[in-house]
Amino acid sequence: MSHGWGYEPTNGPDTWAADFPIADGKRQSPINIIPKEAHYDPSLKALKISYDPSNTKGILNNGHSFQVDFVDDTDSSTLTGGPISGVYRLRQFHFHWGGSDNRGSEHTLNGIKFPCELHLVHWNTNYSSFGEAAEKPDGLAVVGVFLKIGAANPRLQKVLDALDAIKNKGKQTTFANFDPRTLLPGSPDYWTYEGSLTTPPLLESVTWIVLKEPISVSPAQMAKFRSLLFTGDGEAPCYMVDNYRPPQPLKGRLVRASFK
Ligand SMILES: NCCOCCOCCNC(=O)c1ccc(S(N)(=O)=O)cc1
Ligand SMILES: [Zn+2]
Repeated sequence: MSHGWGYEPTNGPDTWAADFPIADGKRQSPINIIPKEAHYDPSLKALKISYDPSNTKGILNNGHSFQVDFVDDTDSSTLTGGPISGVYRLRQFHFHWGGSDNRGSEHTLNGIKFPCELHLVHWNTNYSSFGEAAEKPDGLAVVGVFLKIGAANPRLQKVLDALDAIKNKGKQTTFANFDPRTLLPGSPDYWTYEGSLTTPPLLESVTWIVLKEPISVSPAQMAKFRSLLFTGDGEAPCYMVDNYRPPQPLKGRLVRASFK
């Protein structure tokens, strides 16, 4: 029986190309962002983010990360502006993190890894569903936010308090009335480039929007992330840590900056 993809030596990022050859494609994510090599683009618009907390559907341990899912059958939680055209609906947000504070993010800045990275996943309403959009070159837009060690983040705590109920793969629980906007930093500055999903099926359908300013997370809060399990109930437990793909070749892509 072929074991599914994961982040262990036997099924981790270096093995994914066997089942997902696009892993060696021309617009893979994440990447290392070198601010000095980014191109300031004055035509880039400000991001317009409008989320309705009542769209919050639940929180799930999917065996690779945990995600907070949103009702996406109307335009009530959307991303517009920035580098994208049209209206993209919020589908879910999730995180990637390390086994210790010196690693965990997927994008890196001048080769620096952050302990954690938040991804807010949106799909283009020019298409009929997330699944259809995920197959299109302009189908998805993911906002990436770095988390750096500092003071405890009270807005993040509400999400972390739900993790005890979803310790194992496949567990989900109710989670309501959460506004992901509260997780965003004050600065509107971002880098943007054309990339992919950072996990299988690694589809090359993502316009990445990586915010320049990190948000804070405390060491105790990082320990909460690391208390989750990759494994299901009744399996030999394996802590959910280091669920990040390392940076991929830029292959000539331009990284644009919304700021000087
Ligand atoms: N035919 C249906 C196609 O849809 C498949 C899309 O993948 C489904 C599950 N994966 C995701 O939704 C998914 C979403 C975001 C990211 S990431 N880490 O790039 O933000 C990675 C993966
Ligand atoms: Zn992600």
